[in-house]
Amino acid sequence: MDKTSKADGQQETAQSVALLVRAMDYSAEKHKDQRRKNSNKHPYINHPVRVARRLIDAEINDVSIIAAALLHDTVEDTDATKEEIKNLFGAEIASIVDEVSDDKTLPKEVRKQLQIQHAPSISPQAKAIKLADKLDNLTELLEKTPIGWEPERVEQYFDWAKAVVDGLRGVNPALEQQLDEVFAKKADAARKACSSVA
Ligand SMILES: Nc1nc2c(ncn2[C@@H]2O[C@H](COP(=O)(O)OP(=O)(O)O)[C@@H](OP(=O)(O)OP(=O)(O)O)[C@H]2O)c(=O)[nH]1
Repeated sequence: MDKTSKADGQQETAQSVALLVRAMDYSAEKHKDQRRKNSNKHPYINHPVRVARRLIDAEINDVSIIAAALLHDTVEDTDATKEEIKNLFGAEIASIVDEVSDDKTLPKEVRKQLQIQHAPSISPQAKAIKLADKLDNLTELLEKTPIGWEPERVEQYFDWAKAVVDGLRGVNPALEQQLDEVFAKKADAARKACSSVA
């Protein structure tokens, strides 16, 4: 590698690191007063960071995807706006974040139905983030039930998430395999619960 291309590579790496740290900082600030819903009440920021880590583990290293994963709940769940994300992080990242954001002004049933409907037609980048997001929520749900959720709500969430995931398939076999393992564990737990009642 000649000196110029080495220097270009180092500059590109520095820019990528800076972008990711800025995205992490922005997301942490926006989510700073939020907690996860289960009894651990872990800081909400743990979730977007884990979603980003799940993508990395699945060998998805694209900087825009990882930055959008860190930001994926800011527009949906905080006062962040699509315009602010665009100004701070650029049009590509803003567009991915927009694709993975529910419109919270819509009734919940409509939002849930739209996720199933839109899943097959969103971009591959957005599909990867949604797969990692669902993997993280379902893994957490297998381990701990959010406060106030009856078993029926957990079942409904799994059924709905499976329908969304089925529409997202085809972008990353590793994430899909992990999701299939989670669905299999859930089915196994349901079978065991049935047989202990019978
Ligand atoms: N499993 C789990 N989920 C938790 C926890 N704390 C917060 N959540 C969030 O709860 C949402 C799912 O709850 P719902 O009642 O179905 O949805 P809602 O918040 O959008 O109304 C997910 O949001 P989301 O990111 O919008 O995901 P999704 O609804 O698009 O899947 C998930 O991230 C927790 O402790 N465990």
